[in-house]
Amino acid sequence: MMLGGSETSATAIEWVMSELVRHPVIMKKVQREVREVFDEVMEQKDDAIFSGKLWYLQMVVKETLRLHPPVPVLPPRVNDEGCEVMGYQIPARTTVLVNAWAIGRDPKHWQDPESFRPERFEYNSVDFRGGNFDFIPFGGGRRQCPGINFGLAIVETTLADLLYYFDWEYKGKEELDMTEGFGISSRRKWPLSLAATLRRPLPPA
Ligand code: HEM
Repeated sequence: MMLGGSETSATAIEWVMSELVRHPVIMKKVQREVREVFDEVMEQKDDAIFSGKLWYLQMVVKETLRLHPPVPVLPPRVNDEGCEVMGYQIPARTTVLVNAWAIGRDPKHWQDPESFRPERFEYNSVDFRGGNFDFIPFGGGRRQCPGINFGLAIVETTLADLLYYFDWEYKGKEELDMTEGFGISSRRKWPLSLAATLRRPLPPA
C-alpha cells in the first residue's frame, strides 16, 4: 500500500514539475503564491496561515492529474449482473477497464483538452473526490483511492517546498520530451532532469 501510494505521489510531482518548466508564466504565478504565503508564515511564526491558502498550487495539481493521472487505467472490475451503459450491453461477468487518462482528455467534457491551463478550475466545481465521473485520477465509487487526502498532502507540501526554496530550469537543447513510459503507473519515459537555483535560505537541518 505504501509503495503504491509513494509511487503515485512521486509520479504526480514529476509531472507537475515537467508542466511547470514548460509553462514559465504559470511557474512564476505559482511560485509567487507559494513564496507570499510561506514568507507570511515565517514572519508571523504561525502555521495556521498556511492552511487552505495555496489555491493556485491546488489548481496546478488538479490540471496535472487531469492530463497525467498516475494510474491511467483503473484496476479491472467484473460486474455481477448484466447492464447497459450508454447504449452498450455489458453481459454479466465482463471485465471492465476504465481509461481515466482518456476521460481527462475527452473534448466532450474538457475545452481545449490538450492544453495545460490550471485556470480552467477557477470557476469550475469539477473535483476528483468521486462526484464527477469526467475527472477520476483517484478512481470513483466504493473502491476509490482511500489515500486521497494523504496523497494530496504529500504532493502539495513537497511541491510547495521545491517551489519556495528553488527556481527551476530545464537546460536541455531540445524541447522537454513529455513521452509517458509503459507500466501500471504512468511515469515519464525519461526521468526529469532540471537545474535548481537556491532562492531562499534553507532551514537548519
Ligand atoms: C497522487 C497520489 C495518488 C493517486 C493519483 C492515487 C490513485 C489511485 C487510484 C486511481 C486507485 C484505484 C481506484 C479504483 O480502483 O477505482 C487507487 C487505489 C488505492 N490507493 Fe491510491 N492514489 C494515490 C495515493 C495513495 C496513497 C498515498 C495511499 C496510501 C498511503 C493510497 C492507497 C491506495 C489503496 C490502498 C488503494 C486500493 C483501494 C481498493 O482497492 O479498495 N493511494 N489509488
